[in-house]
Amino acid sequence: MKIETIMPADIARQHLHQVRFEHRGHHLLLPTNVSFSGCRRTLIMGPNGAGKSLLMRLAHGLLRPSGGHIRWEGAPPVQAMVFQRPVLLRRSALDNLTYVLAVQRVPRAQRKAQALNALERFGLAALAKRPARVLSGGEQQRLALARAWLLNPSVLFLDEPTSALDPAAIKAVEDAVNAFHQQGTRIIMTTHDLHQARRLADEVLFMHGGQVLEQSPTEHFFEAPGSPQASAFIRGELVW
Ligand SMILES: Nc1ncnc2c1ncn2[C@@H]1O[C@H](COP(=O)(O)OP(=O)(O)OP(=O)(O)O)[C@@H](O)[C@H]1O
Repeated sequence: MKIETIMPADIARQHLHQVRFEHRGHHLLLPTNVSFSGCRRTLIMGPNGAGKSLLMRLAHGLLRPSGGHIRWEGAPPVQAMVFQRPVLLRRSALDNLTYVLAVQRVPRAQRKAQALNALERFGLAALAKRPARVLSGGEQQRLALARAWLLNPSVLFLDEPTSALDPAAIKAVEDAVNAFHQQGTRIIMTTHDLHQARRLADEVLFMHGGQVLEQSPTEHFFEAPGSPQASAFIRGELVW
């Protein structure tokens, strides 16, 4: 199996219908209707505590909604998620990847070559033998992306993957996100970085106070934001 040649078929549309999330009487996500379709790059923006991660975890299936339902138009596609702080095994970078391939039942004889290929693609070939947990933040993030790459996901969720990284590492992660996009993966990603959203997003989903206030094409969002909160956020005046 040569991973680079696989293009996901048309990706099932995902609908969140009246999805809400409550915890101990707190309404953390108010009833929300959102759809994700095609292989768009959707960047979820909004101030701290707006509910961005919650929405993404609900969409990915890591959290169960308190109400409403999530529906796929067609078979649910393969999904992967990359977190702000990747959880890596206490093994070498290479072994973190061969492990994923073993779980996927890739024949043993093919695992090393595929893992090395992914390390190479994400600029980590020289670090193959290094313990994953001593890699720098940016290297760990790229390893998490390489691991996701091996799953060949149709939908990739990323929760603030660049928030703790320097500019060069941010660029490396953004290049990786674009590599996924170019192979036809739907991207759903949270960020606080307005410049990053301008660079990466096809559309922006803006949240505030547990509500989705807007889901617009990127240019539209920045030129004519649909709410006073979004305008204030773009001006850097909306703190929470
Ligand atoms: N699993 C959970 N159980 C209970 N409360 C939660 C859970 N996840 C998030 N929350 C709460 O929900 C609110 C929204 O959290 P969320 O992490 O979605 O915000 P966010 O928009 O991603 O913020 P930030 O930009 O600071 O990461 C917060 O008040 C948080 O404490």
